Amino acid sequence: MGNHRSAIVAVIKASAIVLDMAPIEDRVVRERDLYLAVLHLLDAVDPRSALQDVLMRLVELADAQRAGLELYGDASAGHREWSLFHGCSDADRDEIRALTSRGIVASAIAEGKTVHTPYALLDARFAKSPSVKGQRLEAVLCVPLPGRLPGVLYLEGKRGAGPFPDTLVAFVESVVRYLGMAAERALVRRGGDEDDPTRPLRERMHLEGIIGRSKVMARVFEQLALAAPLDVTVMISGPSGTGKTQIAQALHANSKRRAGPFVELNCAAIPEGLFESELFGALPGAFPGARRTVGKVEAAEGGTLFLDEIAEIPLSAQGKLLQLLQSRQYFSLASPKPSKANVRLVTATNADLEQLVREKRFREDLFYRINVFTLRMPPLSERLEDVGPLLDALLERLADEHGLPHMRASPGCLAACVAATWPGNVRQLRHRLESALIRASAEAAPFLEARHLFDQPDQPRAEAMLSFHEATRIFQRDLLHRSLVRAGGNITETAERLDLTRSHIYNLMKAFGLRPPGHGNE
Ligand SMILES: Nc1ncnc2c1ncn2[C@@H]1O[C@H](COP(=O)(O)OP(=O)(O)OP(=O)(O)O)[C@@H](O)[C@H]1O
Repeated sequence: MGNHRSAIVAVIKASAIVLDMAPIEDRVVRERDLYLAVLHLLDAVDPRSALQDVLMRLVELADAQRAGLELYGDASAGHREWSLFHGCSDADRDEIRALTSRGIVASAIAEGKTVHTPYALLDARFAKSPSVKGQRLEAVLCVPLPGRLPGVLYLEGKRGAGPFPDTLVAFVESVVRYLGMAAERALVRRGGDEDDPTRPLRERMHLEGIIGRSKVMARVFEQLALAAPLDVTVMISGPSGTGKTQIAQALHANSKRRAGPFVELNCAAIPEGLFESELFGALPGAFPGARRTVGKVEAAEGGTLFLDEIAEIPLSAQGKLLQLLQSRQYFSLASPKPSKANVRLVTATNADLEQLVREKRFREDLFYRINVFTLRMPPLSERLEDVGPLLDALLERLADEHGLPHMRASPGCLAACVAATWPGNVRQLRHRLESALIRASAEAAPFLEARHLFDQPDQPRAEAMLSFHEATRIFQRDLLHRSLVRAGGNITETAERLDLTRSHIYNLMKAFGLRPPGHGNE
């Protein structure tokens, strides 16, 4: 970690120097975000897209034309193992590859030397490159990657812009150390994502559309896998907006009843007087003007009946629901004879039903009847690792829904979202992203930034203008929290992952107010 730390210090120092190069406010934010993007590489769930993000930011910061990153199996033979580019056509890529994997440039890279030319056109080392002549290339910077596999970062200046400043070259050289490490990880992960604990469950169940790859979500899916094939009544508990409805749908989609209907009734949305006819249906004349209405129980025949917000069911209807569960029969309004029902009941609540039972607002016998198998949906604060994947996937869905451009969240935006509190959980995050995406698209912003989400007058938290130290602190807290969660709260494992001592981990946990997962971190 000593090496990491000194390299991070070097990045900060170099970034402070680079600050002298462009209009100040803009550059401070870009510098900070690039720094966070580089730190994010250390723990990125998806190193490839994290690297892509860093490349884009480097190009922007250096006001360059394009960038590339390559790892070689055998540099002298030009065997490419892995590559990533920004701002390049296919032909550009071939050119860059030819330039960096052969000749004098390749040998300099192999010796660990940076190659920087202010005018490639006049430089003998680049004489054989057709793109140098064709495109009249000027500044080219090739920085070798340290690490197990040889590789190079390539940065090409804009025509007429002149050489890259020395301060920028120094900055890029310090950033490259992390690019090398992250590129190797991306290479290792190319075949799949072994870090996703939900993957085996996703492979054997229908869980499409449910985003999340945390251990906590994997546990939810394990419970779901147990309950879904049985015909038992399931109660899904958990705070609002955590995805209880989605889990109810998944229970149905993975049950023997999947070919039957999935019928949902939100108990909070039905006026008390209409509840019974809504649930059980009515015959003509049941009440003045009544026609024959099909109740939800009948509509769900052969399938699943999902009663959302079950705590809101009126006491008068609770007895009838109990009767349905006990006898599998029910009476439609004004019907003299019972009807048979073949439905599986799934309920959801964000209320404390036991408390309601104590207060005699919910029938105890019904409580036990619906509480055969309970599935708890955790709040977002217990699965902060899911915030990144949620941002990526929700932004993509929202862009498709509204016909807006596809946009990724900046690392600063991710850090702010992880640090924010989301009492409305995924629903609130989705809504906030929706309006932020519309705003960012109107500005033609290249990334969704924290200010798009948090700088609105009605938003309680204004995170956009986080200071460098605040943003770094948020990142460190998040990194530590995620590592603790991944290690299941095991301090030794967390210390090993982060290359810190156990006592350092304890001190950081104390400083950040973190407790091991499962002990109520907030
Ligand atoms: N893991 C997830 N992946 C993708 N979308 C999610 C996820 N969790 C929740 N959502 C989205 O968030 C919104 C709220 O989810 P849902 O209605 O399932 O929550 P809920 O727990 O049933 O809320 P409530 O208690 O208020 O009824 C929906 O738009 C849903 O698609």
